[in-house]
Amino acid sequence: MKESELLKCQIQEWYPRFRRVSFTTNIHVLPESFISFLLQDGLFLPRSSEAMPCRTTATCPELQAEDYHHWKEEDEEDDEPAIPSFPELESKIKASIEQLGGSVIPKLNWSAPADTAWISCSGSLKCRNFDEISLLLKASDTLSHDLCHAFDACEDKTRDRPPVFVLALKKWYDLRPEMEFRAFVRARYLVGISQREVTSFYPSLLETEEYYGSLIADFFVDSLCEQFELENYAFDCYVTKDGKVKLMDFNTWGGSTLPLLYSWNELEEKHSALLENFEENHNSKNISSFAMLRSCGYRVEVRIVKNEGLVQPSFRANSGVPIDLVNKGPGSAWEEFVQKLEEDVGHEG
Ligand SMILES: Nc1ncnc2c1ncn2[C@@H]1O[C@H](COP(=O)(O)OP(=O)(O)OP(=O)(O)O)[C@@H](O)[C@H]1O
Repeated sequence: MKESELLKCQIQEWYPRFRRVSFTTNIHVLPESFISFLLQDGLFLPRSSEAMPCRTTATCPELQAEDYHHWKEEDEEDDEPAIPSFPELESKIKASIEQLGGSVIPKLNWSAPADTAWISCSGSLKCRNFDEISLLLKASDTLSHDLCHAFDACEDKTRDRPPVFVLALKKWYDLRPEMEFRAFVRARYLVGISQREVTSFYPSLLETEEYYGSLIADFFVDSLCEQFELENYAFDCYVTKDGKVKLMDFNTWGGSTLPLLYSWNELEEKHSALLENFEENHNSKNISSFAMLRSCGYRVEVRIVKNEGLVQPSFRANSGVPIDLVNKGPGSAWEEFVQKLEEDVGHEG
């Protein structure tokens, strides 16, 4: 993956040209002070924050008013970190949310804070105000990757971060996860399509995968193939009830993009074998574009989870649990625990 490819996959780069075929999105450039706030250690909310329901005055009769006020005062004595405020950004975001119908899903240049849905009151990425957005952005490990490590996997790495960070607010829709797909494009040929949410089995896809594959292939030919600059990439899309395909996102070929139900090697091989096999089997020559291949009857493979037993573990399984549970490296709590256990067993023996 090259830096230029990663930069082209930023939402502020592609959205203005593909807005007709995407979900409505407003894009705001983020001030550097807000980026510093996101990068600061710790997760804290201003007292006025509307990200969580407020603590109400106790209604329990056993709890004497006196006790309650005593505890409250103690609470308020706690050291509260200095919390910056961003009134100008906040008012822009407020207006933007209203204009988008009252609910949005936030995302930075490349990623949504999908690993933090568990922290929000709704259990989803649906946000109705600036505080909810700040909470999700600040708590997200995925976004720390966007902020600090996005270029680490670039073979020609010269930078640590993009020139600007943006906050994209996408109008919220109640999407059906089985209608989301990731499509893989190699040298401008669509080589495979995968169910996007691979942690579940959706029986309805068993009958319809070919139909969806054909809708997505037509969408690729009509709206992306010649219009998007990159030769190699993946795109995420959504098929609506009336059979329209909506572009959700462009991702790099490789890097941090997950190949889902394929492996990258397999996708490379599929591309190498594509023209050769097709020309042999169909007795046709000089296929020079995916559109031509398609007009000769080529069908793109759509991979889906075919039964309950084949669902994949969630790549977010490590989010939402204490770091001590996940980190097993040297000096970790796990290592300490195992050492202690070994010592105890040694003493007993
Ligand atoms: N407009 C929307 N309304 C409701 N949910 C949405 C919307 N857009 C995206 N989502 C949900 O949020 C998820 C993540 O969205 P998106 O693809 O924009 O983020 P991402 O970080 O780029 O994901 P990935 O890294 O997997 O490509 C989607 O899979 C979808 O379920």
